[in-house]
Amino acid sequence: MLYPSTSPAQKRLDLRRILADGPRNGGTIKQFPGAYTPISAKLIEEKGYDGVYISGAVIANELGFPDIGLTTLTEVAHRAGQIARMTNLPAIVDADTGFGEPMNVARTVQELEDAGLAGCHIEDQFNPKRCGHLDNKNIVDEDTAIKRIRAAAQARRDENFLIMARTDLRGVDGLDAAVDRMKALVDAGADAIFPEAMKDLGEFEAVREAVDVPVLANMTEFGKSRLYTTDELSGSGVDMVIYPVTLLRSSLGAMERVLDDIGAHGTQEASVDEMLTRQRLYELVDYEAYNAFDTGIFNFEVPERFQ
Ligand SMILES: C[C@](O)(C(=O)O)[C@H](CC(=O)O)C(=O)O
Ligand SMILES: [Mg+2]
Repeated sequence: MLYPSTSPAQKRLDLRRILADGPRNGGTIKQFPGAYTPISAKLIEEKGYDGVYISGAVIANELGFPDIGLTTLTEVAHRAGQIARMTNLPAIVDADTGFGEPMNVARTVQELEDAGLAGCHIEDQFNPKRCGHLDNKNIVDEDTAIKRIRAAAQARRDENFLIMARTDLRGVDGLDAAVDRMKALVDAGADAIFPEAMKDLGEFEAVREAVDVPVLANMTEFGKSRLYTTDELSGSGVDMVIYPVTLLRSSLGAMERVLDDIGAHGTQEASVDEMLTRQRLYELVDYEAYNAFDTGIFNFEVPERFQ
């Protein structure tokens, strides 16, 4: 009932523990689907995933904006906090470019700690940024990228808060330059690496060989690479995989279909089988527990035909 009991400090420890047990150390790859909303974080947990990813693109798109750095730290920390506190799983949030200069990056990390996140990633694009799988990105120089990561690492008050460095350099200056940057970012204090827009598994393998920290793979649909399976990724030494926009795209796809259905047939009847039932929705929000606490809140039975 209400919020799950696992504390943010415990979630950060859990994140450290599961990442230490990645393919790099002979363990299994960890899966972090992108939570679209707080309730979707509950679904992700119920389905047995390892953690929750909170996408900057989804936060922006949900507000009706493109993913070009229009969202503010306050908006992102607030939304990420709402999602993170609804699950016992560790949640990692996309902090884009860190919302400003290195001093702002430091504040970003502290706000995200206070919002209950287990970690965040900070990228080396200029603001206005764009999706990492698009062309014509602008990347900051190495010195600036290093300063962002150093500021982030120094600002955290919980040493287990995970600072992940993302580099977008692959699509601009090629793999070798990107790998060099990743090494520099690890030296600057990054706990994990997000190599953006890798073209194939061989590129992940090159990253794996170059750095000795957990490596993330971004399996976003309609991106620069094929959608690799967990077996393929773990065989290439990838420790964690995110599906950042998958639930948003799936939900919006379903919304579009039902709206077309109502428009065409004057009723949603033909789409009902695709929907989460009333019963299932109530399970997800734990209606029964609230009922047991106070029978005045909820005291009717769901008819069998709706279950
Ligand atoms: C991972 C990402 O940064 C995000 O915000 O989810 C995006 C995902 C996308 O646009 O598909 C990205 O830049 O890859
Ligand atoms: Mg993003």
